[in-house]
Amino acid sequence: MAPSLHPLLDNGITPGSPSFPGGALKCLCKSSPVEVTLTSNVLHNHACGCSKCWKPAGALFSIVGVVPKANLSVTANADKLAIADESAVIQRYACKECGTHLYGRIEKEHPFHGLDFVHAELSDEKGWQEPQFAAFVSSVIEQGFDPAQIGGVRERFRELGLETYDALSPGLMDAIATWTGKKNGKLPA
Ligand SMILES: N[C@@H](CCC(=O)N[C@@H](CSCO)C(=O)NCC(=O)O)C(=O)O
Ligand SMILES: [Zn+2]
Ligand SMILES: [Zn+2]
Repeated sequence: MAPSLHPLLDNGITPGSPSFPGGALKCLCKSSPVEVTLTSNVLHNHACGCSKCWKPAGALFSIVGVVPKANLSVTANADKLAIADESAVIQRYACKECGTHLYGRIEKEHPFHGLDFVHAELSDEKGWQEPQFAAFVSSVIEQGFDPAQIGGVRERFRELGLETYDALSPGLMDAIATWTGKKNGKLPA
């Protein structure tokens, strides 16, 4: 049987709404959940196979997107948040009780500084941007996924209409490279 990629992918992708205004994300605690409110839709929403992005139980991939950090505020139970891995580039604020990641923020100089990483599935509302591509697909092998089965995973993504990459999408990799080229003086600022 094919493994669960993610509950939002397994039964086909539901398109989001371009006019969706954002909403509240909540952790999985039954009582006193941490709540984060977003005042915009997510951008660059994608499946991520990396070892650090939060995945729901049983899923092989995370679904993660970004919002400008000015569009995100913690609106309830902020005292339950702690950084999951202080050494990671993306400082992921996780609920200390249920382990769910509410948002990830980059504090250092980085092409994605100013963007927060979030999981729109933590919202009950409909209209969040649908996943656009699958990133870091080969990274699931590092976490124990059978390399002989990875072709089937890529095929499943393609059936869903998502391209698979082993880093980010070409558009995002180009944006990173442009930022780096400007920083090192090889491109005009
Ligand atoms: N194979 C490694 C690396 C994965 C990786 O570089 N992940 C990216 C994307 S996460 C969201 O798309 C990244 O920027 N990581 C920095 C961080 O997570 O702090 C692995 O699987 O861990
Ligand atoms: Zn929680
Ligand atoms: Zn990731």
